Amino acid sequence: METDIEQPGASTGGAPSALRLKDIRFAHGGTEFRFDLTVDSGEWLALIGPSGAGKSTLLDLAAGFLHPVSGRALMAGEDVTRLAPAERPLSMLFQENNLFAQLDAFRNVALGIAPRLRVSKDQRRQIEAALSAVGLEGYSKRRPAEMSGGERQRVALARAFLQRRPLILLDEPFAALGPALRRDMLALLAELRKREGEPPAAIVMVTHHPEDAAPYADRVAYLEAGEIAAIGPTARMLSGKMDERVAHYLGLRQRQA
Ligand SMILES: Nc1ncnc2c1ncn2[C@@H]1O[C@H](COP(=O)(O)OP(=O)(O)OP(=O)(O)O)[C@@H](O)[C@H]1O
Repeated sequence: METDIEQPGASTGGAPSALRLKDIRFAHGGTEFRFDLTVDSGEWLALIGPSGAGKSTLLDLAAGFLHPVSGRALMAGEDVTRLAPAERPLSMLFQENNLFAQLDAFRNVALGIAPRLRVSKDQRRQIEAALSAVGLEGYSKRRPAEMSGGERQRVALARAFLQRRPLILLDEPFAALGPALRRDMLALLAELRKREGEPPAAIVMVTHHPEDAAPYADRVAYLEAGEIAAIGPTARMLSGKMDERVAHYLGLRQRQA
């Protein structure tokens, strides 16, 4: 169960949490959503659950694409409930359409730090280094249509990490990729989120592949019917021993008739 916190945005460890959704309520499509969640600074949280449970809705509420009926969102101790997505200290990656089709890889990455695409010499070096860090050296001039799905997601990752935000929201970013490539991309994500002299960027990642969460996530949250039905350490959650509904979702146990 989430602890209620007096200090806005403070996590149980004392440092401000990367994300705090405080009794957020929302409704669409005939479903009511109610989220209360704390993600610690540097934590990796995986969101799992059946289709329509509200995983993307939770991310969209955190990112500011959707606005709650009530409740508050806090990031790094600041109340961001009324801030637009671009004003929040986070980066977000979707399954696709992260890039502008008419811009080449260099410019798509540049948008992360230079929204008007006027880049200084130093920024040019940073962008080239970011492309190289995701294995795309020499891809600067390629447009999204000239790249594979995996390469496009690498460009999106390069842009996200160049922004150096303390929180990254990922909505099934590698779901369209094959298993080996998904593993490579997750390893890359784990590498890129490290920040010198600081905790790594916190990650909230929606996935339909619980096995993706196993090596990396600190905790797993299971969503059902618009709520976080269960949350806990990854190994315990994925063993199915913590919650019967999770065991059924993972196919570890049959539902009783
Ligand atoms: N823009 C919208 N307008 C109305 N209803 C919506 C809208 N977006 C989502 N919904 C509904 O809200 C519910 C939760 O959707 P959401 O996309 O958050 O689920 P999800 O857990 O991410 O599902 P999936 O795993 O299939 O992506 C669903 O019943 C969906 O039909």
